[in-house]
Parts: sequence; structure tokens; C-alpha cells
Amino acid sequence: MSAISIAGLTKDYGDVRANDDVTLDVESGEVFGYLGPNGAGKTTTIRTIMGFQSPTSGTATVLGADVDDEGALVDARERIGYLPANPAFDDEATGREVLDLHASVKGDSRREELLELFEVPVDREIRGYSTGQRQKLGLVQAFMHDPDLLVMDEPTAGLDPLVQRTFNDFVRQEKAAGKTFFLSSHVLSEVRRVCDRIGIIRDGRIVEVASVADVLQRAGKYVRVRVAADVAREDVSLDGVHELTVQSVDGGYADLPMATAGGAGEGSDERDADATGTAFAELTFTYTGSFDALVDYLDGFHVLELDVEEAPLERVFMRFYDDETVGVDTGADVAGAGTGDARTESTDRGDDPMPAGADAGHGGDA
Ligand SMILES: Nc1ncnc2c1ncn2[C@@H]1O[C@H](COP(=O)(O)OP(=O)(O)OP(=O)(O)O)[C@@H](O)[C@H]1O
Repeated sequence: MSAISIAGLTKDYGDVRANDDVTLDVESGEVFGYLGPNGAGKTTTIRTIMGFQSPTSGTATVLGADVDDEGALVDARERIGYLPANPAFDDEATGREVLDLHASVKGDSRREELLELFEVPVDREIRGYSTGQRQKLGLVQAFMHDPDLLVMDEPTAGLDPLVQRTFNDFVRQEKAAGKTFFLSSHVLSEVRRVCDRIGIIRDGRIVEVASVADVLQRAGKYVRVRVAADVAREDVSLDGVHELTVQSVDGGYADLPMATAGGAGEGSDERDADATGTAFAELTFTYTGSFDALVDYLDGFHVLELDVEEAPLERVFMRFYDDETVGVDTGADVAGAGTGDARTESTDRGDDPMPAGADAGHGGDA
């Protein structure tokens, strides 16, 4: 059963279309990440499904309640924990007073456990709270009546890394207990740790809904291989290679930054090759093919070094966020890295499985 069901939701603020035909379902028991850049429309969707504003058109139900049916929604809200973006509290109240008020309306069966977990200075006036303390008070308030569904607008904003980890662990624990989450965020690398699926919104429209596992699989691996050969880009023929960058270096291998990383010992082939002026090439690419095929392909080379890593998810994310640039890799992290006559050739082979769009460059963090 869907905990949240949104169909054709459109919301206009005057001339601004903040949500445009948004359709998505959040299944009971899943953690769903709602991602998008600033101004994409995340808060608009969240405020609409919470019943704080009416859609211009379209429908939504939350825990079976139609968001246009105020009576049904009031009952549903008893089972929802809500954290707004930048939670606002009465500055003159203490944290305890805020929680007491919330308890009188919805209950507080988990207050003590949550206060221990998130360490909020509840006896202090909120005007003296730091940003992170306000956020933690908002989290305690959202969870303390033990709701079935959590709707949270950027729950980790303002939290330090330790508290973020506490929050993520808690989300996993609550999911295991059957809770459902709808979390918004800007940062894919953050929500991937806890989410089952993600929906990406841009300019008010949903551009992707996929499982995190699927996105990871489509992201492929980031491969960097150094071989004792002069390789031209057009020589590289292997299915599943994307955003290929080739750097050829005539000799001077021992001076290159990777030379010490791959175990090139004294008197090794590599140093011998260097001494004889043999050319080397460093290839970097995103790889979505099978490892067997990669190993077979590399068997045709004298491989000096090989790194295979998970492709940074932020690269995938940027393709959805930013359609200004086409999928051409600048190779900026490779070009000019070595000494000697370095030449870099870079291209996308055009068979990228991801949507057309930007490639943020290797290892780029959004
Ligand atoms: N009350 C409002 N009146 C007019 N325009 C609004 C209002 N609320 C939001 N907007 C506009 O609607 C669009 C979507 O805003 P929204 O707050 O939903 O985005 P968001 O994805 O939550 O952004 P952020 O990540 O920056 O919080 C933006 O262009 C915003 O300026």
C-alpha cells in the first residue's frame, strides 16, 4: 500500500509554477529521498501533502487521507511526524515547553529516548539555541509521538557529521520497525545511505524516480588504469566504457604522481621501461560493463597500475540537475598531472546509459 500517493500535482504561486504535474508514490515501509536543487519544488510538494496549502490541480493522499479533506487529514496527521525546513519555534519558550505543548496534542511516548539520542538542551530558552540544536529539537518533536510516517524537509540541514550519523542510524532502525519516510535533500550522497528509492525534481517536474541500487548500478565503476603502451583514444574498444580520458606520456613514468602508488618496486619493469624511454598511457573511464570483459581487455596490455572505485553518485546526480553542458569530460584531474610530454584526449563515447546532461568531472562533489 502507498503511504503517500501524489497524482498530477500542480501548484502555482501567481506566475510561478512550483510543482508541475508531479506524480509519485511512496510505499509503506520504504525510505524515499526527494531530491532537487534550490527552488526545484520540494518544499512545495511537502507543504501540499501536509495539507498546509491546496494544490492548483491534481490530487494527493497521505496515509489514505485526501489532502483536500481536512477532517481525514487531521486524523492522518496523528500518525505523521513532520519536520519543516528551518523549524521555527517560540524563541521565548524553552525546548521542554515546546515539547510539552506538542505532547498535549499528539503524545510523547518516545521523548526521553529521543532526548538522550539527540541531546537537546531542553531547559534553555530557544532564543539561545544554535542552528543544530533547533534542528535536533525539531527531530525530537517529529519522532516523539511514534508516528508511522515521517515527512521531513531537509532533516540533516545544520547537523554536524556525528549527529547526521546518529540520525541515519535512527532512520535505519525505524525503517526496520516498519516506519515510512519521505525525506527531502539536496545531497544524494547523504540520502543514499538511508534511502531505498529517490525521486528527483527539477523546475517543478519529476525527472527521475529510481531505486538507489539502480542508480548505483547505472553509475558504474570509475576505472583508472596505467599501461606500458602508447594508447590513442580510438584504440580503446570496450563496451561499457564512458567518459573516456586517455593521457599519453612519453617516458618519465617514475616522475608521475601514480608511480609510487601501485607497487612499482626498485628494478621493476616500470622503471626499466622508464629507463628505455617507453611510452605509457593512463586511461580513466566510467565503466558499466562486466568485470570479466574488463579483465579480458586489459590482458592485452602490460598493466602497471589499476584502480577500480564506485563511481561518485554526485556525478550521476549532476546530470539530472544541470542540462547546460553535454556529456564531455574535461579530464581536468588528469591533464597536466604528469611531467614529460603529456597529451590528453577526452570524450564521451555517446553510449552513456544515463540521460544526456552534464558530467561534473571525476570525483566532483555537488
Ligand atoms: N509562497 C510562495 N510564493 C511565491 N513563490 C514561491 C512560494 N513558495 C515557493 N515559491 C517558489 O516556488 C519554487 C519552488 O520553491 P520550493 O520552496 O518548493 O523549492 P525547494 O526545492 O524546496 O527549494 P530549496 O531547496 O531551496 O528549499 C521556487 O521558485 C520558489 O521561489
